[in-house]
Amino acid sequence: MPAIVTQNLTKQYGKLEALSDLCIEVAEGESFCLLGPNGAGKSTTIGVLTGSLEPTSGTANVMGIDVAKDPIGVKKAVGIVPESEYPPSFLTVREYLDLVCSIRNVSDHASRIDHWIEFFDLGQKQDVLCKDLSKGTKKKVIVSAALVHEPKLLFLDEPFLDLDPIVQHAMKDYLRSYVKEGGTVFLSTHILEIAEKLCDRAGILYDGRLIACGKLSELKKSRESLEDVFMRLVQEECA
Ligand SMILES: Nc1ncnc2c1ncn2[C@@H]1O[C@H](COP(=O)(O)OP(=O)(O)OP(=O)(O)O)[C@@H](O)[C@H]1O
Repeated sequence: MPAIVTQNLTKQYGKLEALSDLCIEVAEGESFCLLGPNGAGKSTTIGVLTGSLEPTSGTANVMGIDVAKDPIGVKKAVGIVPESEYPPSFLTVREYLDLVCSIRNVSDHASRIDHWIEFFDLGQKQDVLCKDLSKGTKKKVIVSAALVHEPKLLFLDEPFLDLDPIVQHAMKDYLRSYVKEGGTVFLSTHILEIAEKLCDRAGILYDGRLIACGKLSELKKSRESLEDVFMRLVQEECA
């Protein structure tokens, strides 16, 4: 069973069609990136696939769950890093991660939390209120919260934004081994160099429509980089 299947998935905000008839499949153990210019519909896609936005029409099945019928069930089954979200201002880092562990039925809170605190070098910050963290540290906490219950599928919307190069490097290594061990990644990013290093396949959205989808090796002509592919396909659409 694929990890993600959508059929004619469409999302309108009033009269604006932000996502039109999206049909994609992402296999288990695959690393898929969704690319597109600003406003193309990437966050909307992730919002619909994670049960945060109700589709206007079409269907989306994630880990065997119909997202429109069971939006809460999807959130339990996956890890989500939304594009812009902060941890709660009134909890410390450790309290927040502990709360997430309780909600997600993690059996050994302390060791799971310790693992991510060490991974992101949050030791000095674990008892600090989230409101008093730097932007990048808040992002580390949000990513930790998405990973702490060891989900089999990750939805990552610009997860590298605000992270320093050392942390970005560690995250890339982690995601590579996560996929090697059978995890599935659905990534939206404007950092094409990271997408190129991490992903097997890419979909390119333009104005809510999927204008290309395939293995990176198939999308590239001769010696093109992913950036060249992106520029060529988007410019063809603009013409
Ligand atoms: N809540 C909303 N209400 C109305 N329009 C919205 C809403 N959210 C997004 N949109 C519109 O839907 C379109 C797609 O937005 P979306 O945020 O999905 O794009 P994106 O590809 O993630 O963009 P970016 O790369 O800038 O983050 C845009 O035209 C945006 O203005």
